[in-house]
Formats: sequence, structure tokens, C-alpha cells
Amino acid sequence: MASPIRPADNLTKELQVLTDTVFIQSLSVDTVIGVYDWEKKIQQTLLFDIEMTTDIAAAAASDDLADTLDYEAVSNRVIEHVKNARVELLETLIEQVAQIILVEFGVKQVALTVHKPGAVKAAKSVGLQIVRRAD
Ligand SMILES: Nc1nc2c(c(=O)[nH]1)N=C([C@H](O)[C@@H](O)CO)CN2
Repeated sequence: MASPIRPADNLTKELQVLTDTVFIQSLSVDTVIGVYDWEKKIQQTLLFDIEMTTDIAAAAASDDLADTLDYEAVSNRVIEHVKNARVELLETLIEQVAQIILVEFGVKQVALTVHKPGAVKAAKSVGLQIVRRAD
């Protein structure tokens, strides 16, 4: 009979940590945003891609959600903020979202993309990309 597979017994090797990223893809939020008067009367959909540089070592060792960056908590906080924001420019909104992620969640670096897919008829999407790091 074949011997059972025992995880990691002889397989553990010290690995060099390069970058760990927790990401959220295409987070969809409906809100009021835009520079034109007609935009202030409607809801438009924004899509966020969020890449957060973090360190997963503690969570990988403990297998405990409390030791990591909870992508569900970040998603809920971003949704809450964006839904209630009343700004004209994507620039204003994306800087606010970066601040929230870096300050409230203690993230070292965040890469953010916001899409406003309905804004330009001839384009699949338009928007912004930024990378911000907390000092
Ligand atoms: N760089 C930006 N350009 C534009 C924005 C914006 O937020 N940032 N917004 C608009 C209008 O609100 C547009 O979405 C209406 O279709 C135009 N350009």
C-alpha cells in the first residue's frame, strides 16, 4: 500500500520574500460623480482595481484572518466611502480612497485603478491609475 502524503515534512525550504500583494479586482460601486450638471442627478458605475503591498508571513503561519489584511473589510470600506462621496473628479475620489487604505488599514503601498466605463461612448473605459506609499 502506498504511504500517505504528509504535507511539508521534508518540503519546507527557506524562501526569499519578494513582494506580497492582497488585491481586489473590479470592485463595482454606483455613485454620483462628474463635472457636468446632468451627472449630478444620476448614479454611475465606477470599477476599482486595488493592489495592496503587505506582508502575509504572520497569517501564513497562524492561518488566522486577524493576522492579515482583510480584503472583504477593505472592499466594504471603499464601497461605503465611494457611495457617499460627492465629488466631481475621479482624481479627488481616488486620492481619498488611497488615503483610507494607507491610513486606516496600515498598508505600506497601494496601486489603484478607477474605471468610469460609461463616460466616453467610443471608449471601453476611461479612468486613472495611481501608486501611493505611506512614509
Ligand atoms: N481626468 C479626468 N477627466 C475627466 C473627468 C475626470 O474625473 N477626470 N470627468 C469628466 C466628466 O465628468 C465625464 O466623466 C463625463 O462624461 C470628463 N473628464
